[in-house]
Amino acid sequence: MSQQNNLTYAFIGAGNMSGAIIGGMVNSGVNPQSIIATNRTAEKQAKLKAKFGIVTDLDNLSAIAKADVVILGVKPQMMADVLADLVEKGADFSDKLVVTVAAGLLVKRYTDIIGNVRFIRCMPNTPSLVGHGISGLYTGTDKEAFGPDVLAADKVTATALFEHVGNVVWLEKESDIDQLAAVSGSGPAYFFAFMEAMANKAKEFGFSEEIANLMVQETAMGAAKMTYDKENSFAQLRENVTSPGGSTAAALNVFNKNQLQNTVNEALDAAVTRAQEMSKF
Ligand SMILES: NC(=O)C1=CN([C@@H]2O[C@H](COP(=O)(O)OP(=O)(O)OC[C@H]3O[C@@H](n4cnc5c(N)ncnc54)[C@H](OP(=O)(O)O)[C@@H]3O)[C@@H](O)[C@H]2O)C=CC1
Ligand SMILES: O=C(O)[C@@H]1CCC=N1
Repeated sequence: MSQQNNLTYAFIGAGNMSGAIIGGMVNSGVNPQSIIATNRTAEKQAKLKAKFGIVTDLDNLSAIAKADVVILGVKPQMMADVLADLVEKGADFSDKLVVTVAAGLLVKRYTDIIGNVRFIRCMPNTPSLVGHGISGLYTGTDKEAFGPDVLAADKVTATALFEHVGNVVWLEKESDIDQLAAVSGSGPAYFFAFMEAMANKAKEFGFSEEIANLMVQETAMGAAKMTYDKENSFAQLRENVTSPGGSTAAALNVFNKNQLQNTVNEALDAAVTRAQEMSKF
């Protein structure tokens, strides 16, 4: 049994993102008894306990005390208060690896409050729940203070943790996290918005909600699966559907006329800008 299998994980804040990671971990075989989740209110925790058989605790301090890896999953604007409260109550992070999944906040923001601890910033996404997560990881551990061996061991731990729920991308610069967040962190929401819009139009055509949703779901799933065939680029796959002068071309012309690429560029730039603003919370 590898050392990773003996670790205890404490999730502070059991909302959408922590829930997706926890679900993905349990689905991929991590022992649910090694996962502790805390939350401000009891209901979400109770649901996670019922669904995945994990351990729950309403007290952040006692959950942290039991953990080897602490995952901070509260909203960025709440983070400083939550951490300050923990420090005031005597939380000891000195023998823990601390991982945050919050958008925006820089490593220094955390270490100014909890001290110079072993620290990793992660930008996950909710497809972690179904094993298709992308997690961007950046080590914020002070290399001078902790040394290369500790750093390397923590990288192994974090890689193993997030590979339970999908793919891991290690990032060189802290600012890369904001860009990865704009693509894969927020990305599921873009696809859901597009699916919502397609389903709405299908219903307007007169299809029942059930059929409209099914058409959109299967089309999205099938198209996504086809992209794994390395022989065809995204562009080639698009062209394979698009007969010259046909109906798909007519639809794509509308997207192009409305500047799809520019719209995507602007949207992702806006996400990066917002993450940079959030670093000040
Ligand atoms: N959602 C996503 O797709 C992604 C989110 N993230 C990051 O994940 C973090 C969480 O986001 P998300 O899961 O969407 O937000 P949620 O609001 O769903 O989850 C945050 C949770 O933290 C709980 N909480 C608040 N204060 C405390 C406290 N003092 N102690 C314990 N728990 C507390 C909240 O409880 P209650 O509801 O009872 O107040 C809530 O359940 C954010 O920092 C975000 O930037 C990163 C990538 C993707
Ligand atoms: O919207 C947010 O701020 C977070 C970051 C990526 C996804 N959700």
